[in-house]
Amino acid sequence: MANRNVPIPRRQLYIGGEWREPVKKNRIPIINPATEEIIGDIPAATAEDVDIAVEAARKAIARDDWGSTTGAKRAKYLRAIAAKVLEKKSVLATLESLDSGKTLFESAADMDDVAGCFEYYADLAEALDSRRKIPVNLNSDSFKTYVLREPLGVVGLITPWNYPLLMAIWKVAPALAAGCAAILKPSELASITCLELGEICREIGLPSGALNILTGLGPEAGGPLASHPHVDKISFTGSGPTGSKIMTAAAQLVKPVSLELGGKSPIVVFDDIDNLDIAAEWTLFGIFANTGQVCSATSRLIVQESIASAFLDRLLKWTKNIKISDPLEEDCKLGPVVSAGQYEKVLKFISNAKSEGATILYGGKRPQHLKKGYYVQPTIITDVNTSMEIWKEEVFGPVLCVKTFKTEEEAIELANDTKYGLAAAVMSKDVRRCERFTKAFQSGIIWINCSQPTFNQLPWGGKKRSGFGRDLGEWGLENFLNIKQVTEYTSAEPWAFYKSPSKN
Ligand SMILES: NC(=O)c1ccc[n+]([C@@H]2O[C@H](COP(=O)([O-])OP(=O)(O)OC[C@H]3O[C@@H](n4cnc5c(N)ncnc54)[C@H](O)[C@@H]3O)[C@@H](O)[C@H]2O)c1
Ligand SMILES: C[N+](C)(C)CCCC=O
Ligand code: NA
Repeated sequence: MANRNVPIPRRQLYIGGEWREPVKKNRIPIINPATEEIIGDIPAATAEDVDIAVEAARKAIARDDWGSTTGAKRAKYLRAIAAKVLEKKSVLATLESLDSGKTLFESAADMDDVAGCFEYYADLAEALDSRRKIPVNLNSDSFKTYVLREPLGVVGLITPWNYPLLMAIWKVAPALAAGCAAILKPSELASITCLELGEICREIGLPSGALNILTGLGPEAGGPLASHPHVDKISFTGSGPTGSKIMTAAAQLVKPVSLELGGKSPIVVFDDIDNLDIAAEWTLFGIFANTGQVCSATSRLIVQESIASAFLDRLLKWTKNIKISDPLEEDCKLGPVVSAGQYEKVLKFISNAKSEGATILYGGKRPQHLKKGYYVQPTIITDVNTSMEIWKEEVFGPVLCVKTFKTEEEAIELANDTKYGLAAAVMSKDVRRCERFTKAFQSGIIWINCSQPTFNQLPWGGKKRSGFGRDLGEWGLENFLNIKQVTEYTSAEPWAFYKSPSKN
Protein backbone atom coordinates (compact mmCIF):
# COMPACT_ATOMS: atom_id res chain seq x y z
CA MET A 1 0.00 0.00 0.00
CA ALA A 2 1.25 3.50 -0.85
CA ASN A 3 1.87 5.92 1.98
CA ARG A 4 -1.57 7.17 2.99
CA ASN A 5 0.05 9.56 5.44
CA VAL A 6 1.04 12.04 2.75
CA PRO A 7 0.13 15.30 4.49
CA ILE A 8 -2.74 17.24 2.91
CA PRO A 9 -1.43 20.79 2.44
CA ARG A 10 -3.67 23.52 3.86
CA ARG A 11 -3.84 26.01 1.01
CA GLN A 12 -5.59 29.30 0.33
CA LEU A 13 -6.85 30.64 -2.99
CA TYR A 14 -4.09 31.18 -5.55
CA ILE A 15 -4.57 34.72 -6.88
CA GLY A 16 -2.04 37.06 -8.48
CA GLY A 17 0.81 34.63 -7.77
CA GLU A 18 0.09 34.50 -4.02
CA TRP A 19 -1.89 32.43 -1.54
CA ARG A 20 -4.80 34.53 -0.38
CA GLU A 21 -7.47 33.79 2.19
CA PRO A 22 -11.01 33.95 0.77
CA VAL A 23 -12.73 37.25 1.61
CA LYS A 24 -15.45 35.43 3.54
CA LYS A 25 -12.90 33.03 5.12
CA ASN A 26 -15.10 29.98 4.43
CA ARG A 27 -13.68 26.49 3.92
CA ILE A 28 -15.06 23.19 2.54
CA PRO A 29 -14.10 19.79 4.04
CA ILE A 30 -12.11 17.30 1.94
CA ILE A 31 -13.53 13.78 2.19
CA ASN A 32 -11.60 10.65 1.31
CA PRO A 33 -14.20 8.47 -0.47
CA ALA A 34 -12.37 5.26 0.48
CA THR A 35 -12.74 5.91 4.23
CA GLU A 36 -15.51 8.55 4.40
CA GLU A 37 -13.17 10.55 6.65
CA ILE A 38 -12.53 14.29 6.55
CA ILE A 39 -8.85 14.66 5.75
CA GLY A 40 -8.50 18.41 5.36
CA ASP A 41 -10.24 21.41 3.87
CA ILE A 42 -10.10 23.77 0.90
CA PRO A 43 -10.88 27.47 0.68
CA ALA A 44 -14.34 28.45 -0.58
CA ALA A 45 -14.26 31.41 -2.95
CA THR A 46 -17.24 33.71 -3.48
CA ALA A 47 -18.05 36.54 -5.91
CA GLU A 48 -15.72 38.90 -4.00
CA ASP A 49 -12.73 36.61 -4.65
CA VAL A 50 -13.76 36.20 -8.30
CA ASP A 51 -13.57 40.01 -8.69
CA ILE A 52 -10.06 40.06 -7.18
CA ALA A 53 -8.90 37.19 -9.41
CA VAL A 54 -10.33 38.80 -12.57
CA GLU A 55 -8.50 42.02 -11.69
CA ALA A 56 -5.23 40.08 -11.19
CA ALA A 57 -5.74 38.33 -14.54
CA ARG A 58 -6.44 41.60 -16.37
CA LYS A 59 -3.27 43.12 -14.86
CA ALA A 60 -1.24 40.10 -16.03
CA ILE A 61 -2.43 40.65 -19.60
CA ALA A 62 -1.50 44.33 -19.43
CA ARG A 63 1.99 43.62 -18.03
CA ASP A 64 4.96 42.96 -20.31
CA ASP A 65 6.03 39.82 -18.43
CA TRP A 66 2.83 38.02 -19.53
CA GLY A 67 0.86 40.16 -21.99
CA SER A 68 3.79 40.66 -24.37
CA THR A 69 5.47 37.28 -24.05
CA THR A 70 6.33 35.25 -27.12
CA GLY A 71 5.07 31.71 -27.50
CA ALA A 72 8.67 30.57 -27.06
CA LYS A 73 8.86 32.25 -23.65
CA ARG A 74 5.52 30.78 -22.57
CA ALA A 75 6.71 27.35 -23.73
CA LYS A 76 9.55 27.61 -21.18
CA TYR A 77 7.05 28.12 -18.36
CA LEU A 78 4.90 25.22 -19.59
CA ARG A 79 7.90 22.89 -19.76
CA ALA A 80 9.00 23.97 -16.27
CA ILE A 81 5.53 23.12 -14.94
CA ALA A 82 5.63 19.71 -16.69
CA ALA A 83 9.03 18.95 -15.12
CA LYS A 84 7.74 19.87 -11.64
CA VAL A 85 4.66 17.67 -12.08
CA LEU A 86 6.93 14.73 -12.89
CA GLU A 87 9.24 15.55 -9.98
CA LYS A 88 6.26 15.54 -7.59
CA LYS A 89 4.41 12.72 -9.39
CA SER A 90 4.29 10.28 -6.51
CA VAL A 91 2.91 12.79 -3.98
CA LEU A 92 0.48 14.32 -6.49
CA ALA A 93 -0.81 10.87 -7.50
CA THR A 94 -1.35 9.89 -3.86
CA LEU A 95 -3.19 13.15 -3.15
CA GLU A 96 -5.37 12.60 -6.23
CA SER A 97 -6.30 9.09 -5.02
CA LEU A 98 -6.99 10.22 -1.45
CA ASP A 99 -9.26 13.00 -2.72
CA SER A 100 -11.15 11.29 -5.56
CA GLY A 101 -10.94 7.54 -4.89
CA LYS A 102 -9.12 6.96 -8.16
CA THR A 103 -6.79 3.94 -8.12
CA LEU A 104 -3.17 4.89 -7.53
CA PHE A 105 -2.21 3.35 -10.88
CA GLU A 106 -4.71 5.60 -12.69
CA SER A 107 -3.69 8.69 -10.68
CA ALA A 108 -0.04 8.11 -11.58
CA ALA A 109 -1.00 7.70 -15.26
CA ASP A 110 -2.99 10.96 -15.01
CA MET A 111 0.12 12.79 -13.73
CA ASP A 112 2.09 11.52 -16.75
CA ASP A 113 -0.74 12.74 -18.98
CA VAL A 114 -0.76 16.11 -17.20
CA ALA A 115 2.97 16.57 -17.83
CA GLY A 116 2.56 15.34 -21.42
CA CYS A 117 -0.25 17.83 -22.03
CA PHE A 118 1.89 20.76 -20.79
CA GLU A 119 4.74 19.58 -23.02
CA TYR A 120 2.44 19.19 -26.03
CA TYR A 121 1.10 22.74 -25.65
CA ALA A 122 4.62 24.06 -25.08
CA ASP A 123 5.40 22.86 -28.61
CA LEU A 124 2.23 24.51 -29.94
CA ALA A 125 3.05 27.77 -28.10
CA GLU A 126 6.44 27.86 -29.85
CA ALA A 127 4.87 27.10 -33.22
CA LEU A 128 2.35 29.91 -32.64
CA ASP A 129 5.11 32.51 -33.00
CA SER A 130 5.41 31.80 -36.72
CA ARG A 131 1.61 31.57 -37.13
CA ARG A 132 0.88 34.75 -35.15
CA LYS A 133 0.78 36.91 -38.27
CA ILE A 134 -0.25 35.30 -41.57
CA PRO A 135 -0.30 37.45 -44.73
CA VAL A 136 -3.30 36.88 -47.00
CA ASN A 137 -2.66 37.56 -50.69
CA LEU A 138 -5.62 39.31 -52.33
CA ASN A 139 -3.96 39.86 -55.73
CA SER A 140 -4.63 43.55 -55.17
CA ASP A 141 -2.37 46.57 -55.77
CA SER A 142 -4.43 48.66 -53.37
CA PHE A 143 -4.60 46.51 -50.25
CA LYS A 144 -2.20 44.59 -48.07
CA THR A 145 -3.82 42.25 -45.56
CA TYR A 146 -2.90 39.84 -42.84
CA VAL A 147 -4.55 37.84 -40.08
CA LEU A 148 -3.37 37.92 -36.45
CA ARG A 149 -3.85 35.24 -33.84
CA GLU A 150 -3.99 36.91 -30.42
CA PRO A 151 -4.72 35.68 -26.90
CA LEU A 152 -8.47 35.89 -26.29
CA GLY A 153 -8.05 37.63 -22.92
CA VAL A 154 -9.18 36.52 -19.46
CA VAL A 155 -10.70 33.05 -19.53
CA GLY A 156 -12.67 31.11 -16.91
CA LEU A 157 -12.06 27.37 -16.75
CA ILE A 158 -14.65 25.36 -14.80
CA THR A 159 -13.85 21.67 -14.38
CA PRO A 160 -15.20 18.39 -12.86
CA TRP A 161 -13.92 15.90 -10.27
CA ASN A 162 -13.48 12.70 -12.28
CA TYR A 163 -9.97 13.52 -13.53
CA PRO A 164 -9.43 16.47 -11.19
CA LEU A 165 -6.03 17.69 -12.38
CA LEU A 166 -6.09 16.25 -15.92
CA MET A 167 -9.44 17.82 -16.92
CA ALA A 168 -8.16 21.17 -15.59
CA ILE A 169 -4.90 20.89 -17.52
CA TRP A 170 -6.69 20.12 -20.82
CA LYS A 171 -7.80 23.77 -20.51
CA VAL A 172 -5.01 25.43 -18.46
CA ALA A 173 -2.18 24.30 -20.78
CA PRO A 174 -3.69 25.62 -24.05
CA ALA A 175 -4.97 28.80 -22.34
CA LEU A 176 -1.46 29.64 -21.10
CA ALA A 177 0.09 28.54 -24.41
CA ALA A 178 -2.20 31.02 -26.18
CA GLY A 179 -1.13 33.81 -23.79
CA CYS A 180 -4.47 34.18 -22.00
CA ALA A 181 -4.73 34.84 -18.28
CA ALA A 182 -6.84 32.10 -16.72
CA ILE A 183 -9.02 31.59 -13.66
CA LEU A 184 -9.48 27.91 -12.85
CA LYS A 185 -12.46 26.76 -10.77
CA PRO A 186 -12.05 23.04 -10.03
CA SER A 187 -14.75 20.84 -8.51
CA GLU A 188 -15.38 21.22 -4.77
CA LEU A 189 -15.40 17.40 -4.55
CA ALA A 190 -11.73 17.09 -5.56
CA SER A 191 -9.54 20.20 -5.66
CA ILE A 192 -6.32 19.23 -3.87
CA THR A 193 -4.12 18.65 -6.91
CA CYS A 194 -5.38 21.79 -8.65
CA LEU A 195 -4.29 23.79 -5.58
CA GLU A 196 -0.90 22.04 -5.73
CA LEU A 197 -0.65 23.29 -9.32
CA GLY A 198 -0.73 26.78 -7.76
CA GLU A 199 2.30 25.89 -5.65
CA ILE A 200 4.08 24.60 -8.77
CA CYS A 201 3.34 27.85 -10.63
CA ARG A 202 4.74 29.79 -7.68
CA GLU A 203 7.87 27.62 -7.58
CA ILE A 204 8.65 27.98 -11.28
CA GLY A 205 7.97 31.73 -11.23
CA LEU A 206 4.98 31.87 -13.58
CA PRO A 207 4.22 35.61 -13.93
CA SER A 208 1.65 36.63 -11.33
CA GLY A 209 -1.99 36.53 -12.40
CA ALA A 210 -1.36 34.38 -15.50
CA LEU A 211 -3.08 31.51 -13.69
CA ASN A 212 -5.39 31.99 -10.72
CA ILE A 213 -7.03 29.09 -8.88
CA LEU A 214 -10.31 29.58 -7.06
CA THR A 215 -11.69 26.56 -5.27
CA GLY A 216 -15.26 26.71 -4.05
CA LEU A 217 -18.85 25.70 -4.63
CA GLY A 218 -20.37 25.78 -8.12
CA PRO A 219 -23.06 28.44 -7.69
CA GLU A 220 -20.91 30.58 -5.32
CA ALA A 221 -17.57 30.55 -7.16
CA GLY A 222 -18.31 29.17 -10.66
CA GLY A 223 -21.54 31.20 -11.08
CA PRO A 224 -19.93 34.66 -10.62
CA LEU A 225 -17.07 33.61 -12.93
CA ALA A 226 -19.49 32.60 -15.70
CA SER A 227 -21.42 35.87 -15.46
CA HIS A 228 -18.44 38.20 -14.91
CA PRO A 229 -18.39 41.05 -17.45
CA HIS A 230 -14.57 41.03 -17.67
CA VAL A 231 -14.18 37.32 -18.34
CA ASP A 232 -13.89 36.88 -22.11
CA LYS A 233 -14.72 33.18 -22.39
CA ILE A 234 -15.81 30.21 -20.30
CA SER A 235 -14.51 26.76 -21.07
CA PHE A 236 -16.54 24.21 -19.10
CA THR A 237 -16.39 20.47 -18.53
CA GLY A 238 -19.09 18.91 -16.39
CA SER A 239 -22.70 17.86 -16.34
CA GLY A 240 -25.41 18.86 -18.80
CA PRO A 241 -27.58 20.76 -16.29
CA THR A 242 -24.62 22.88 -15.12
CA GLY A 243 -23.56 23.40 -18.74
CA SER A 244 -27.00 24.83 -19.49
CA LYS A 245 -26.77 27.21 -16.53
CA ILE A 246 -23.33 28.42 -17.63
CA MET A 247 -24.51 28.92 -21.20
CA THR A 248 -27.52 30.88 -19.96
CA ALA A 249 -25.35 33.14 -17.77
CA ALA A 250 -22.81 33.68 -20.55
CA ALA A 251 -25.55 34.36 -23.13
CA GLN A 252 -26.59 37.52 -21.25
CA LEU A 253 -23.21 39.03 -22.15
CA VAL A 254 -22.78 37.19 -25.47
CA LYS A 255 -19.75 35.56 -23.84
CA PRO A 256 -18.43 32.58 -25.83
CA VAL A 257 -18.51 29.19 -24.14
CA SER A 258 -17.26 25.74 -24.94
CA LEU A 259 -19.04 22.86 -23.24
CA GLU A 260 -17.74 19.32 -22.71
CA LEU A 261 -20.66 17.51 -21.16
CA GLY A 262 -21.75 13.98 -20.43
CA GLY A 263 -22.45 10.91 -22.52
CA LYS A 264 -24.10 7.50 -22.82
CA SER A 265 -21.71 6.08 -25.36
CA PRO A 266 -22.25 2.76 -27.16
CA ILE A 267 -19.82 -0.09 -27.80
CA VAL A 268 -21.02 -2.36 -30.64
CA VAL A 269 -19.55 -5.88 -30.72
CA PHE A 270 -19.90 -8.03 -33.87
CA ASP A 271 -19.72 -11.82 -34.09
CA ASP A 272 -16.77 -11.68 -36.52
CA ILE A 273 -14.24 -10.71 -33.80
CA ASP A 274 -11.38 -13.20 -33.59
CA ASN A 275 -10.80 -13.03 -29.90
CA LEU A 276 -13.59 -12.75 -27.32
CA ASP A 277 -11.12 -12.02 -24.52
CA ILE A 278 -9.62 -8.98 -26.25
CA ALA A 279 -13.09 -7.57 -26.95
CA ALA A 280 -14.20 -8.39 -23.39
CA GLU A 281 -11.24 -6.55 -21.87
CA TRP A 282 -11.85 -3.39 -23.94
CA THR A 283 -15.54 -3.55 -23.01
CA LEU A 284 -14.57 -3.77 -19.34
CA PHE A 285 -12.04 -0.96 -19.61
CA GLY A 286 -14.65 1.18 -21.40
CA ILE A 287 -17.01 1.09 -18.42
CA PHE A 288 -15.09 0.13 -15.28
CA ALA A 289 -11.91 2.25 -15.66
CA ASN A 290 -12.01 5.13 -13.17
CA THR A 291 -14.98 3.29 -11.62
CA GLY A 292 -17.09 4.26 -14.62
CA GLN A 293 -16.77 7.97 -13.85
CA VAL A 294 -15.68 8.83 -17.36
CA CYS A 295 -17.59 11.16 -19.67
CA SER A 296 -16.76 8.93 -22.64
CA ALA A 297 -17.46 5.62 -20.82
CA THR A 298 -18.95 3.11 -23.26
CA SER A 299 -21.83 2.34 -20.91
CA ARG A 300 -24.16 0.68 -23.45
CA LEU A 301 -22.97 -2.69 -24.80
CA ILE A 302 -24.71 -3.59 -28.05
CA VAL A 303 -23.68 -7.16 -28.87
CA GLN A 304 -24.62 -9.35 -31.83
CA GLU A 305 -27.20 -11.95 -30.78
CA SER A 306 -25.23 -14.90 -32.21
CA ILE A 307 -22.36 -14.37 -29.71
CA ALA A 308 -24.25 -12.63 -26.90
CA SER A 309 -24.31 -15.57 -24.53
CA ALA A 310 -20.64 -16.53 -25.05
CA PHE A 311 -19.56 -12.89 -24.83
CA LEU A 312 -21.47 -12.17 -21.62
CA ASP A 313 -20.04 -15.34 -20.13
CA ARG A 314 -16.53 -14.08 -20.92
CA LEU A 315 -17.34 -10.58 -19.61
CA LEU A 316 -18.48 -12.09 -16.31
CA LYS A 317 -15.22 -14.03 -15.95
CA TRP A 318 -13.17 -10.86 -16.49
CA THR A 319 -15.41 -8.79 -14.23
CA LYS A 320 -15.15 -11.28 -11.33
CA ASN A 321 -11.38 -10.93 -11.60
CA ILE A 322 -11.34 -7.15 -10.94
CA LYS A 323 -9.70 -6.27 -7.64
CA ILE A 324 -11.90 -3.88 -5.66
CA SER A 325 -10.10 -2.28 -2.75
CA ASP A 326 -8.73 0.87 -1.18
CA PRO A 327 -7.35 2.74 -4.21
CA LEU A 328 -3.89 2.94 -2.63
CA GLU A 329 -3.59 -0.87 -2.45
CA GLU A 330 -1.34 -2.63 -4.93
CA ASP A 331 -3.19 -3.83 -8.05
CA CYS A 332 -6.47 -2.16 -7.10
CA LYS A 333 -8.49 -1.87 -10.30
CA LEU A 334 -11.75 -0.44 -8.94
CA GLY A 335 -11.92 2.15 -6.17
CA PRO A 336 -14.91 3.89 -4.60
CA VAL A 337 -17.03 6.46 -6.43
CA VAL A 338 -16.19 10.05 -5.52
CA SER A 339 -18.79 10.96 -2.89
CA ALA A 340 -21.76 9.87 -0.81
CA GLY A 341 -24.04 11.69 -3.26
CA GLN A 342 -22.58 9.84 -6.24
CA TYR A 343 -22.83 6.51 -4.35
CA GLU A 344 -26.55 7.05 -3.66
CA LYS A 345 -27.13 8.16 -7.25
CA VAL A 346 -25.48 5.06 -8.75
CA LEU A 347 -27.36 2.65 -6.44
CA LYS A 348 -30.64 4.43 -7.28
CA PHE A 349 -30.01 3.93 -11.01
CA ILE A 350 -29.51 0.21 -10.33
CA SER A 351 -32.65 -0.14 -8.21
CA ASN A 352 -34.69 1.82 -10.79
CA ALA A 353 -33.44 -0.52 -13.54
CA LYS A 354 -34.57 -3.49 -11.44
CA SER A 355 -38.02 -1.97 -10.84
CA GLU A 356 -38.38 -1.26 -14.55
CA GLY A 357 -37.86 -4.99 -15.25
CA ALA A 358 -34.16 -5.24 -16.11
CA THR A 359 -31.98 -8.09 -14.77
CA ILE A 360 -28.90 -7.42 -12.66
CA LEU A 361 -26.66 -10.05 -14.22
CA TYR A 362 -23.72 -9.18 -11.97
CA GLY A 363 -22.97 -6.79 -9.10
CA GLY A 364 -25.45 -4.09 -8.20
CA LYS A 365 -24.46 -3.79 -4.54
CA ARG A 366 -21.71 -2.67 -2.19
CA PRO A 367 -18.90 -5.26 -2.16
CA GLN A 368 -19.25 -7.50 0.94
CA HIS A 369 -15.62 -7.16 2.03
CA LEU A 370 -15.65 -3.33 2.23
CA LYS A 371 -17.63 -1.97 5.14
CA LYS A 372 -16.68 1.70 4.75
CA GLY A 373 -16.22 3.87 1.67
CA TYR A 374 -18.40 4.65 -1.34
CA TYR A 375 -17.85 1.34 -3.13
CA VAL A 376 -20.18 -0.13 -5.75
CA GLN A 377 -19.58 -3.52 -7.40
CA PRO A 378 -18.93 -3.53 -11.13
CA THR A 379 -22.44 -4.06 -12.44
CA ILE A 380 -23.81 -5.63 -15.64
CA ILE A 381 -27.50 -5.20 -16.48
CA THR A 382 -29.40 -7.20 -19.11
CA ASP A 383 -33.03 -7.44 -20.30
CA VAL A 384 -32.90 -3.74 -20.98
CA ASN A 385 -35.31 -1.94 -23.30
CA THR A 386 -34.85 1.44 -24.92
CA SER A 387 -37.47 3.20 -22.81
CA MET A 388 -35.66 2.39 -19.54
CA GLU A 389 -33.79 5.05 -17.58
CA ILE A 390 -30.69 2.85 -17.48
CA TRP A 391 -30.55 2.88 -21.30
CA LYS A 392 -31.09 6.63 -21.57
CA GLU A 393 -29.37 8.40 -18.69
CA GLU A 394 -25.70 8.83 -17.80
CA VAL A 395 -24.97 6.92 -14.56
CA PHE A 396 -21.33 8.01 -14.15
CA GLY A 397 -20.52 4.86 -12.20
CA PRO A 398 -19.48 1.23 -12.87
CA VAL A 399 -22.71 0.15 -14.54
CA LEU A 400 -22.92 -1.46 -17.99
CA CYS A 401 -26.26 -2.07 -19.68
CA VAL A 402 -26.56 -4.62 -22.46
CA LYS A 403 -28.76 -5.05 -25.54
CA THR A 404 -28.47 -7.48 -28.42
CA PHE A 405 -28.95 -6.93 -32.15
CA LYS A 406 -29.31 -9.06 -35.28
CA THR A 407 -28.45 -6.75 -38.18
CA GLU A 408 -26.00 -3.91 -38.78
CA GLU A 409 -28.88 -1.46 -39.34
CA GLU A 410 -30.37 -2.39 -35.99
CA ALA A 411 -26.99 -1.90 -34.29
CA ILE A 412 -26.58 1.60 -35.77
CA GLU A 413 -30.08 2.56 -34.73
CA LEU A 414 -29.48 1.39 -31.16
CA ALA A 415 -26.06 3.08 -31.00
CA ASN A 416 -27.53 6.45 -32.01
CA ASP A 417 -30.60 6.05 -29.81
CA THR A 418 -29.36 8.63 -27.28
CA LYS A 419 -29.59 12.36 -26.67
CA TYR A 420 -25.81 12.35 -26.20
CA GLY A 421 -23.05 12.25 -28.82
CA LEU A 422 -19.61 12.14 -27.20
CA ALA A 423 -18.01 8.81 -28.15
CA ALA A 424 -18.81 5.47 -29.82
CA ALA A 425 -16.89 2.22 -30.30
CA VAL A 426 -17.20 -0.67 -32.76
CA MET A 427 -15.48 -4.06 -32.49
CA SER A 428 -15.27 -5.97 -35.77
CA LYS A 429 -12.57 -7.26 -38.07
CA ASP A 430 -14.49 -6.09 -41.16
CA VAL A 431 -12.72 -2.87 -42.21
CA ARG A 432 -15.57 -1.71 -44.47
CA ARG A 433 -18.10 -2.22 -41.71
CA CYS A 434 -15.95 -0.17 -39.32
CA GLU A 435 -15.86 2.59 -41.95
CA ARG A 436 -19.67 2.47 -42.24
CA PHE A 437 -19.97 2.81 -38.44
CA THR A 438 -17.45 5.66 -38.36
CA LYS A 439 -19.74 7.55 -40.73
CA ALA A 440 -23.02 6.54 -39.07
CA PHE A 441 -22.13 7.15 -35.41
CA GLN A 442 -23.46 10.54 -34.26
CA SER A 443 -20.54 11.50 -32.02
CA GLY A 444 -17.25 13.40 -31.82
CA ILE A 445 -14.98 10.48 -30.90
CA ILE A 446 -14.87 7.07 -32.62
CA TRP A 447 -12.94 4.08 -31.33
CA ILE A 448 -12.39 1.05 -33.58
CA ASN A 449 -11.52 -2.23 -31.83
CA CYS A 450 -10.79 -0.38 -28.57
CA SER A 451 -12.45 2.03 -26.13
CA GLN A 452 -11.03 5.10 -24.35
CA PRO A 453 -7.43 5.55 -25.61
CA THR A 454 -6.89 9.33 -25.69
CA PHE A 455 -4.10 11.39 -27.24
CA ASN A 456 -3.18 15.06 -26.74
CA GLN A 457 -2.93 15.56 -30.52
CA LEU A 458 -6.58 14.66 -31.20
CA PRO A 459 -9.71 16.82 -30.74
CA TRP A 460 -11.90 15.88 -27.76
CA GLY A 461 -15.58 16.78 -27.60
CA GLY A 462 -19.03 15.85 -28.76
CA LYS A 463 -22.26 16.79 -30.46
CA LYS A 464 -25.94 16.69 -29.48
CA ARG A 465 -26.30 17.07 -25.67
CA SER A 466 -22.63 16.21 -25.13
CA GLY A 467 -21.82 19.84 -25.91
CA PHE A 468 -19.77 21.74 -28.46
CA GLY A 469 -16.24 22.98 -28.97
CA ARG A 470 -13.15 20.81 -28.73
CA ASP A 471 -10.42 20.41 -26.12
CA LEU A 472 -6.97 19.05 -26.99
CA GLY A 473 -4.99 19.17 -30.21
CA GLU A 474 -4.67 22.38 -32.21
CA TRP A 475 -8.43 22.87 -31.67
CA GLY A 476 -7.79 23.22 -27.93
CA LEU A 477 -5.40 26.11 -28.63
CA GLU A 478 -7.72 27.84 -31.12
CA ASN A 479 -10.32 27.94 -28.30
CA PHE A 480 -8.21 30.59 -26.60
CA LEU A 481 -7.20 32.73 -29.60
CA ASN A 482 -8.86 35.78 -31.10
CA ILE A 483 -8.62 35.96 -34.87
CA LYS A 484 -8.07 39.53 -36.05
CA GLN A 485 -7.97 40.59 -39.69
CA VAL A 486 -5.95 43.66 -40.67
CA THR A 487 -6.54 45.48 -43.96
CA GLU A 488 -4.21 48.28 -45.09
CA TYR A 489 -4.82 50.61 -48.05
CA THR A 490 -1.46 50.84 -49.81
CA SER A 491 -2.33 52.79 -52.95
CA ALA A 492 -1.24 56.41 -53.41
CA GLU A 493 -4.42 57.05 -55.45
CA PRO A 494 -7.54 58.56 -53.83
CA TRP A 495 -10.40 56.17 -53.10
CA ALA A 496 -12.66 58.24 -55.44
CA PHE A 497 -16.05 57.05 -54.12
CA TYR A 498 -17.26 60.64 -53.47
CA LYS A 499 -16.90 63.61 -55.71
CA SER A 500 -13.81 65.51 -54.51
CA PRO A 501 -14.62 69.09 -53.33
CA SER A 502 -11.37 70.31 -54.98
CA LYS A 503 -12.94 69.48 -58.37
CA ASN A 504 -15.97 71.78 -57.81
N1 LIG B 1 -17.10 15.72 -22.04
C1 LIG B 1 -16.06 15.67 -21.24
O1 LIG B 1 -14.93 15.84 -21.64
C2 LIG B 1 -16.26 15.43 -19.77
C3 LIG B 1 -15.14 15.13 -18.99
C4 LIG B 1 -15.33 14.89 -17.63
C5 LIG B 1 -16.61 14.95 -17.07
N2 LIG B 1 -17.67 15.26 -17.86
C6 LIG B 1 -19.03 15.30 -17.30
O2 LIG B 1 -19.01 15.92 -16.03
C7 LIG B 1 -20.05 15.40 -15.20
C8 LIG B 1 -19.49 15.03 -13.85
O3 LIG B 1 -18.80 16.09 -13.32
P1 LIG B 1 -19.38 17.00 -12.16
O4 LIG B 1 -20.35 16.21 -11.34
O5 LIG B 1 -18.22 17.65 -11.50
O6 LIG B 1 -20.23 18.08 -12.98
P2 LIG B 1 -20.93 19.37 -12.39
O7 LIG B 1 -21.64 19.97 -13.54
O8 LIG B 1 -21.67 19.08 -11.16
O9 LIG B 1 -19.71 20.30 -11.94
C9 LIG B 1 -18.71 20.71 -12.84
C10 LIG B 1 -18.13 22.03 -12.37
O10 LIG B 1 -19.12 23.04 -12.46
C11 LIG B 1 -19.21 23.73 -11.23
N3 LIG B 1 -20.57 24.25 -11.07
C12 LIG B 1 -21.65 23.63 -10.53
N4 LIG B 1 -22.72 24.46 -10.55
C13 LIG B 1 -22.32 25.61 -11.15
C14 LIG B 1 -22.98 26.83 -11.49
N5 LIG B 1 -24.26 27.03 -11.21
N6 LIG B 1 -22.26 27.79 -12.11
C15 LIG B 1 -20.96 27.59 -12.41
N7 LIG B 1 -20.28 26.47 -12.10
C16 LIG B 1 -20.95 25.49 -11.48
C17 LIG B 1 -18.81 22.70 -10.20
O11 LIG B 1 -18.45 23.29 -9.00
C18 LIG B 1 -17.66 22.01 -10.91
O12 LIG B 1 -16.48 22.77 -10.79
C19 LIG B 1 -20.59 14.21 -15.94
O13 LIG B 1 -21.81 14.52 -16.58
C20 LIG B 1 -19.53 13.93 -17.00
O14 LIG B 1 -19.98 13.27 -18.12
C21 LIG B 1 -17.51 15.51 -19.19
C1 LIG C 1 -10.39 8.96 -21.83
N1 LIG C 1 -9.77 9.57 -20.67
C2 LIG C 1 -8.36 9.75 -20.85
C3 LIG C 1 -9.99 8.68 -19.58
C4 LIG C 1 -10.26 10.90 -20.41
C5 LIG C 1 -11.72 11.03 -20.23
C6 LIG C 1 -12.12 12.45 -19.97
C7 LIG C 1 -13.49 12.53 -19.50
O1 LIG C 1 -13.98 12.06 -18.51
NA1 NA D 1 -12.81 14.31 -2.05
